[in-house]
Amino acid sequence: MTKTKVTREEALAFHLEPTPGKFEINATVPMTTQRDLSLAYSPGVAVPCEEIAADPATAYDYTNKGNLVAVISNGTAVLGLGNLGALGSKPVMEGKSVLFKRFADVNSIDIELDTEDPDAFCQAVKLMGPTFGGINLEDIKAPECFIIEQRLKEEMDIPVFHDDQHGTAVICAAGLINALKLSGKKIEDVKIVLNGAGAAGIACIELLKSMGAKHDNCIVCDTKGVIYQGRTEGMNQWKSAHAIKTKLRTLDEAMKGADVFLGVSVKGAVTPEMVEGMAQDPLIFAMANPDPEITPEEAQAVRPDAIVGTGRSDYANQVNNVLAFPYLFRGALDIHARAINDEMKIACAEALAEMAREDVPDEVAMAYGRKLSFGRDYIIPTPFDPRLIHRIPPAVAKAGMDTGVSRRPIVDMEGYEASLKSRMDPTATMLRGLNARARNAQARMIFAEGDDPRVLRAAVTYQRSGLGKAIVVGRETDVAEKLEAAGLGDAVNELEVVNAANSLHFRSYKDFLYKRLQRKGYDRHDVHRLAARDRHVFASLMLAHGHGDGLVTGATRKSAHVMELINHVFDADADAGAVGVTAILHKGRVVLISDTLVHEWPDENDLANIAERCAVVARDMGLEPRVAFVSFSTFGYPVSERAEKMHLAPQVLDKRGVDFEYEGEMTVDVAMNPSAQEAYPFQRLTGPANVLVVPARHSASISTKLMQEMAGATVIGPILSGVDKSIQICSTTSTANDIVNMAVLAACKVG
Ligand SMILES: NC(=O)C1=CN([C@@H]2O[C@H](COP(=O)(O)OP(=O)(O)OC[C@H]3O[C@@H](n4cnc5c(N)ncnc54)[C@H](OP(=O)(O)O)[C@@H]3O)[C@@H](O)[C@H]2O)C=CC1
Ligand SMILES: CC(=O)C(=O)O
Ligand SMILES: [Mg+2]
Repeated sequence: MTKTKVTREEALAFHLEPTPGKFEINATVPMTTQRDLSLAYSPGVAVPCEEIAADPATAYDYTNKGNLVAVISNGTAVLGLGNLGALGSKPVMEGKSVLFKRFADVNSIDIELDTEDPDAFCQAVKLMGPTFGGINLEDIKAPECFIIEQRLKEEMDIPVFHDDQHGTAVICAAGLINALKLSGKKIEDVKIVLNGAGAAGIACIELLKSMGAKHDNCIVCDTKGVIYQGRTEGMNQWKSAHAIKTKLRTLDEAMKGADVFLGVSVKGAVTPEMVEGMAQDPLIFAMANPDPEITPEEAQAVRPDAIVGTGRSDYANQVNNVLAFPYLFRGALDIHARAINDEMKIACAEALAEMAREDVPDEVAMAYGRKLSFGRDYIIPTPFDPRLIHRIPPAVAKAGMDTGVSRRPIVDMEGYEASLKSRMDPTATMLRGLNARARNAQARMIFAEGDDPRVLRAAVTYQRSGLGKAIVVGRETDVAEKLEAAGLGDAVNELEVVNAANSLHFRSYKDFLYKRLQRKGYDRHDVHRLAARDRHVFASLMLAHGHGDGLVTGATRKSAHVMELINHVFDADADAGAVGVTAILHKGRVVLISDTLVHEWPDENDLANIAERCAVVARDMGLEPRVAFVSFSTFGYPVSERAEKMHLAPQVLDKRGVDFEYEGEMTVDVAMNPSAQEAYPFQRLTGPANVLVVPARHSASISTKLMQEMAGATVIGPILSGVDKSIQICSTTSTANDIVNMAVLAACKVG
C-alpha cells in the first residue's frame, strides 16, 4: 500500500474547518412550537424525571443514557506522544467520539480531566456515572491506568473499559489468530517479544496468555530492557507478573529467534538488525502511534517473509483499537451491560478474525483502492468494512448474555442484526425486505456475463447467501480461472456454468430465434452466430425457455447495446411498454425516477404509461406511489412548449382512472417538499412525491447521476419493468454488490 502523507497544515486545517473541532450535538426531537417546548422542557419533562426516580432502569427508555459513552482522559499518554496534559489530549478524545458515532452509531462526548491523581480522577468519573451508558478511558499512562480502571469497575454499574489496554489487546489478538493461520504456527509454541509494558502492552500479553500463549515463551521489555525475574529498576506489580527467568537483557537479544514482535512503545524502538534475526515468517505488529517502532518498508526490506501491521491507516494491516471499541460498546450498550468482560473481548477478537478470512465487499475495495483478500497484506478487516457493524456487536452481545452481565438480554438475535444494518443506513430496511422476498422465491438466476469477475463474485454471493441458484453463462475453464483469481476457487464446483457448447437446448434456442428474426434479415447462419457468440442473446434464450427464472446482465456493455440484443429474444422496447425505473436511496428516503432506460423522448401518452409502470415498481418495493410529473415549470408557469407534455400527462391519467396519486407538472422542490406544496392548495398529492416521471432520458440520467456523485446517494437500477420475463440490466460501473442487488430485484420480479 502506498503511504499517503498528511502534512501539518492539512491536519490543522482539518481541525479548524468548517468549525473548530470535530463534532457538534444535534437534537432528535422537534423544537419548533410552544407545544414542543412544553413537552421537552417544563412542564412535560417532569413526568420522565419522576418515572426514573421511581425506577432507575427507565433512564434507558426516557433519556439518551443507553446510547451515550464518555471518552475520558487526563492526557498522560496521548498516543505515543507522552504526557501532553488534559487539554492537549482533546483532539484525540474528540476523534474517538467521532469514531464511536461513525462506526457504531454510539453517541459519545469527550471529557478531559485535569488531574494526574488517580483518586481525584476516579472521584470525578464516578460522579458522572448516571449520565452515561458506558465509560471509555483513553490515553492514561501506566501504571495509574490499571488502578483507575480497576477501582471504577468495582464502583460503577456500567461498562468501564480502558481502550488502550483492552481495545488494543482485542485487535492484536484478532491479527495474531490470522497471522498464525497463515504461517502455520500455534499460539502455544510461538516465542513472543513485547516492547512496551504500559497500558497497551500489559493488556495485550495478558489476553494472549489467556488464549494459550505460554508464560515462558513471552519476553516483555520496557525502557530498561528485558523484564526478568529479580529486576528491581523501573518495576511495578503489573510488570512483575510477566517477569521470566532469563539471561537475556536487551530487546536486541530478546528478538533473536522470536516468532512475534508486538510494539506498543515508541517510534523507532526497533532496528532492521533486530528484525533480521527473527524466526521464519515473523509477525511484526509495530503499533506505536502515530509512528511505528519500525516501518513496514524497513522491516520487509530485511525480512520479505514478515507479516507486518501498524497502528496507522495508511499501511496494510492496520492493527488499531478503532476496530474494537465502537463495536464492543455497541454490543454492550444494547444488552444494557454492567461490564465488558474477557469473554466479550475474546468473542470480539474471534469475530474480527473470522471476518477477515471471508470474501470482501467491493465497497471496501473501493474505499481502499485495491482488492483485498485474506493473506499477508490483509489479516484483519479494514475500518470501513460495512459488515463490522452487524457482525461484531451481536458476537459481543451474545458473549455478554452468556456470561450474565446483561440487564436486558436480546431475545431476537436475527432482528438485532437486521436493526444494526439499518441503523447505519435507514434505506437498508427496504433492501432487507427485498432480500427476504428473494430468499423465499429461490429463483434460478442467470448471470449472463460469466467472463467478468464482478459478475462471478455476485453469482457466488447470490448462491452462498441462500438467495437462490446461480447459473453462469461462460466457458468452464475461464470461469474457473477467474474464480481462482478472485480468491473463490472453492466456488468452482458450486456454480452451474452454461454455454452454447454444453447446452442441451441449443438447437431449440436457435429455432426460436430464427422464427423471431427470419423476417428481419437474419438467415440461419446469422442466428447461429448470434446465439452461440453473444452471451446476452444466449442468456435471454435460456430465460425465454424457462431454463432460469431471472436474468442479470449489462455489467460489461452499455445498456443501450444490451437492450438491443435482448430485444432479439424479447419484446422489451418502448413500443412493447418496457420502462426503466431507477431507485435513489438517500438520507432515509427512497425516490423512483423514470424512464431511465427505454424511452428517449416520451410524449404525454408514453409518460402516462411510464407513471403506471412506476406505480407497479413502487408497490413491488413496498412504497405507496405518489407520482409527480416533473419539469422546470409548475402548473403552467413559466409557459414553455417543452413543458407542455408534462402538463398533459396527468390529464391522460385522469381519463384512464388509475388507482394511485399523481400530479403535475411541477418542479422537483414542489414535488418533494410539502411546504412548497402549500403554495398550491389545489394540488392532489397527500405528501412528498416518491416517484418522479421526468421529461426525457437525458434528464433522467442527469438527475440520477448528479444524486450519486454529489450527494453520495445509493442508486439501484435502472430496473427494467413491463417485460413479461424478469430481466435486470446493471451498469458497466456496477460493483459485485450492485449486481447482487439487481439479481435480488430480478428474483423478486420487481416491475
Ligand atoms: N495501535 C493501537 O491501537 C494502539 C497503540 N498504542 C500505542 O502504544 C504506545 C504505548 O501506549 P500506552 O501503553 O497507552 O502508554 P504507556 O505510557 O502506558 O506505556 C508505555 C510503555 O512503553 C514503554 N516504552 C517507552 N519507550 C520505550 C522504548 N524506547 N523502548 C521500550 N519501551 C518503551 C514504557 O516503558 P517504561 O515502563 O519503562 O516507562 C511503557 O512501559 C503508544 O505509542 C500508543 O500510541 C496504544 C494503544 C492502542
Ligand atoms: C490508537 C490509540 O488508542 C493510541 O495510539 O493510543
Ligand atoms: Mg489511545
